[in-house]
Amino acid sequence: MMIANPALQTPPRRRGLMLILSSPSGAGKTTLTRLLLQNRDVDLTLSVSVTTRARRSSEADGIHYHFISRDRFETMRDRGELLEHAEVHGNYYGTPRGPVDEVLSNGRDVLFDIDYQGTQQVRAKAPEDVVTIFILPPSIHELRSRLERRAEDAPETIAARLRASRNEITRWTTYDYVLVNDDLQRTFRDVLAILTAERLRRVRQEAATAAFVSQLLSER
Ligand SMILES: Nc1ncnc2c1ncn2[C@@H]1O[C@H](COP(=O)(O)OP(=O)(O)OP(=O)(O)O)[C@@H](O)[C@H]1O
Ligand SMILES: Nc1nc2c(ncn2[C@@H]2O[C@H](COP(=O)(O)O)[C@@H](O)[C@H]2O)c(=O)[nH]1
Repeated sequence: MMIANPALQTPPRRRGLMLILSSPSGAGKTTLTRLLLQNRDVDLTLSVSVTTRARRSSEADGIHYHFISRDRFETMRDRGELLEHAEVHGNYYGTPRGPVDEVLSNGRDVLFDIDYQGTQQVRAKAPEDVVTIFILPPSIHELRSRLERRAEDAPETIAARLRASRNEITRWTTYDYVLVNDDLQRTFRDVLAILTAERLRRVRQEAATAAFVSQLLSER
């Protein structure tokens, strides 16, 4: 007769991971993020950054970003409330530490849309728990078209972001995965495949698998 071990009835959850998407402006991070969050099976929590940049007409405070002043940003940074922070395209951006810690400590995964500077900082703090994906545009011509079609930024902002894209693109070698976002649905499927495989890595399943194996070996 098998005697149920109550400890095995609620197997430990695996470690939460941090999935980071980076790209030059306009390559498609926000669009991919939206697809990931809309999919109920994906179970990711978005890290909502703080930024000093002006809100776009399509954005809502607290959903896409927390829009804050430079003074408030500097206070958060100086108090150590940011997991990472960087100046990007002339504005400050940062990841509030508290919400990320809370999600991870519940064994759930966090999605980040941050630049290469922030990615380096997060990786240095938790190398085992970070999965990084760099999204490339199919061409610079298409990148320009996407920024223009999005029509959310002034022409001089688009021009500055395109200039910055050349430096950003050279960072691709520091990422775990690199995807060319030509066909959106295919890129989305590739991101899902990466997430699924990374969730299944032994190091992330160690506690649950150890409990399962001990149950297996206790069978007669
Ligand atoms: N594969 C794709 N094919 C065609 N258009 C796309 C594709 N992916 C995204 N887009 C479009 O390109 C524009 C820019 O995409 P998005 O806003 O997601 O870029 P982003 O990388 O988040 O940019 P930013 O860093 O400036 O926020 C949007 O209008 C989006 O609809
Ligand atoms: N290091 C960080 N980079 C961030 C963060 N939030 C966003 N970003 C990056 O900034 C640029 C511009 O974003 P946009 O919304 O103004 O177009 C883009 O590369 C984002 O990935 C953050 O918290 N930290």
